[in-house]
Amino acid sequence: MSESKCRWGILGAAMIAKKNWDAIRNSGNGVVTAVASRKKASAQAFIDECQLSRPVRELPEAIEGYEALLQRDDVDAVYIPLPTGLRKEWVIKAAQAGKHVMCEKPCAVSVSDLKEMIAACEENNVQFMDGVMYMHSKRMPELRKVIDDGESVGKIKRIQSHFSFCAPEEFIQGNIRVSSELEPQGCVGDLGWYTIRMSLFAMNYELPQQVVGRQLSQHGREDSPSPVPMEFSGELLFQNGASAGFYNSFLTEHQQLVHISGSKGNITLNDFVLPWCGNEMSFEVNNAVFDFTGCVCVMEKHTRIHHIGEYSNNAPDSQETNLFRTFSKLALTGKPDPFWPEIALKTQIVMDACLESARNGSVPVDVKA
Ligand SMILES: NC(=O)C1=CN([C@@H]2O[C@H](COP(=O)(O)OP(=O)(O)OC[C@H]3O[C@@H](n4cnc5c(N)ncnc54)[C@H](OP(=O)(O)O)[C@@H]3O)[C@@H](O)[C@H]2O)C=CC1
Ligand SMILES: O=C1CO[C@H](CO)[C@@H](O)[C@@H]1O
Repeated sequence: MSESKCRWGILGAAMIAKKNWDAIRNSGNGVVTAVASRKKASAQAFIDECQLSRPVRELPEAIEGYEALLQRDDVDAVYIPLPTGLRKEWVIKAAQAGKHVMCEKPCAVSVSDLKEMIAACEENNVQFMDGVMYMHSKRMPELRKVIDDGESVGKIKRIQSHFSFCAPEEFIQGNIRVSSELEPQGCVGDLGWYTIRMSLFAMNYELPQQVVGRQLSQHGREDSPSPVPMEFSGELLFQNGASAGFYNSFLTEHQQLVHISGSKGNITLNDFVLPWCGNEMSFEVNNAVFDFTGCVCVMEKHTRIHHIGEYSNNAPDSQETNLFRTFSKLALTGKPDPFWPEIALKTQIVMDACLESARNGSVPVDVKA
């Protein structure tokens, strides 16, 4: 391994890999050395496009075929933004080739597949991490502190999260997210991964005891043998009586809301996945006071906004850059951190259980670790 920089290979000239080209460039401890596509010309076109807008000093090599990239000595870690339906094979092959693995979300088609993928990483002593950018924002430790302070929320009773966008017709007809072969979990995999992760984060990664999922809408198309979820809601029920509801949709205009409420107050974030543009992140805490004395009724809001200085995107301190910087640091030390595969697996376990419930008429499903 190069002494100071993690050398990245990108598997697939995916749309999201363009943003992450910039994240690696901004990270300071990573460099892209190779980009592989099914066709070499696509890899070259990807490199040319990225280089035009976010130039790097050393140009990566365009490679034909993912396998060829895995055989290279100048790649320490791979970023795998291939469609979920294809990812297992390449995560396992990458681990077996001794490459650290940054795996896009949703990680796998099933819990059993993800267990195999993580096992391959463990056996080969390489890091596994999913691509959830917000986990690497400075807002998260601040949120943790406030959730745990005992006063802002008190005992958590309810978490509600929504993540959706209204997809145009061309997306529904052509995007990988509406193909049962490529992204079989549809909006649940694409958006629910985030809402479920946020609920688990709020609950300190305790798994719910039981879940219920409801498919509200689905869509099939010619190249997609089965329909995929287009609109979905789920309920997670925790042992201590807390509950978490989530809603995901490709049919409802953009929203990304989390509301965490408890015995003393509540917290709201309305941009928890993709922060609003700017140099500051925030969240709101409300500890309302209701005072009813005689004929006088006073409802006081008592709002505090927590501000965190961090640029929203494409900057050295933005969350996606932190994701790659943290990963590169782990790869460079050669000591994988088991926290990351563990929370990916928990997210997958909850997601799969919600989908199982929905497939069976929304029966409650017990969650097994
Ligand atoms: N963490 C995050 O913030 C984000 C994560 N994602 C996740 O990343 C993944 C990729 O999303 P996105 O960038 O929009 O996807 P794209 O459709 O833009 O890219 C997918 C890539 O996969 C490769 N591929 C290999 N086989 C196929 C196939 N049969 N059909 C289509 N593509 C194939 C292609 O690369 P090539 O032709 O070069 O081989 C293609 O460019 C998704 O799972 C998504 O959930 C997406 C956006 C943000
Ligand atoms: O992960 C992602 C980030 O959010 C997008 C929605 O706004 C998703 O479609 C994408 O896959």
